[in-house]
Amino acid sequence: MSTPKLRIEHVTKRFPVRGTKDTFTALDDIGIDLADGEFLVLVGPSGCGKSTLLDLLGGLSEPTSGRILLDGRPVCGPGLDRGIVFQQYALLPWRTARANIEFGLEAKGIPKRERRALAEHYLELVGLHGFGDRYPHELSGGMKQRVAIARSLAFDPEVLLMDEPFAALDAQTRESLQDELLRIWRETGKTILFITHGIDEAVYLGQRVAILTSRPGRIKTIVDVDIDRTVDDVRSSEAFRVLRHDIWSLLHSEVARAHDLELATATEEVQHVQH
Ligand SMILES: Nc1ncnc2c1ncn2[C@@H]1O[C@H](COP(=O)(O)OP(=O)(O)OP(=O)(O)O)[C@@H](O)[C@H]1O
Repeated sequence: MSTPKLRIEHVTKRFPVRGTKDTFTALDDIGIDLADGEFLVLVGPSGCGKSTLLDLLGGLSEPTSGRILLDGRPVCGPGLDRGIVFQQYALLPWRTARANIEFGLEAKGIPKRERRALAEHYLELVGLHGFGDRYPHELSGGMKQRVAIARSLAFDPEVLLMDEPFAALDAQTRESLQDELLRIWRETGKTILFITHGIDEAVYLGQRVAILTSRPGRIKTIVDVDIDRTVDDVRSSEAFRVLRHDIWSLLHSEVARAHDLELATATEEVQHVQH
């Protein structure tokens, strides 16, 4: 088999528990390979370690054990080879849409004329042709998120890491951006790791959906999403419905378990304070 684009290899992350010598295991032995050009979605209950994993992938923190490899090379620190799109747009408010996209290209030392051409290309790709001169406050939420996606793609990263990028948008805008993202993915052939709470979103976007357990975050299972995406209304198809239900059932048991764990921890803390 060829080298995976992104390999998460036996990754464990523990945090010290303040005031004690104990540690808290946020992620336990996570292993996932993403093939070049794959679209993988990660879903899990609140607190299962999705953001912790994203920090590790972004190189903002290091695994306690295990490693992350990009094209076979260990990730050690942040880098422009990984583009990150967050839930909040993270655009610079004093720069126009075009200048926001050009921002990272300046850091890369790309000359002005080329920067401009690249910014125009990516504005067009995300459907914002003609909006380059607008400032973030002059754009809708969906448009801002398109700019954020364009900015990440303009670096030409090896992988795109997306952390609930559409969670703050209304349902209609979210669905149209999901379609846009699939189109962009097909056009660019990028490898995408997408994190979401939404089961519909996971099934609609992912070629595979990885489900995380709660406390500690482990891979519960990875589901292949083998549905015909050429039909008119994919979300209404029988195959989509079955997959959504399967993933819902898997996730539902984890959400219930996470809730029980939270209750047990809270009770323990109260008892600890009382003694
Ligand atoms: N710096 C830290 N120190 C101690 N514990 C941490 C730290 N960062 C995260 N945790 C714990 O690790 C677990 C996973 O947190 P994380 O934020 O990654 O979850 P998440 O899946 O992104 O949650 P959500 O879906 O609610 O955003 C949580 O129990 C959290 O309290």
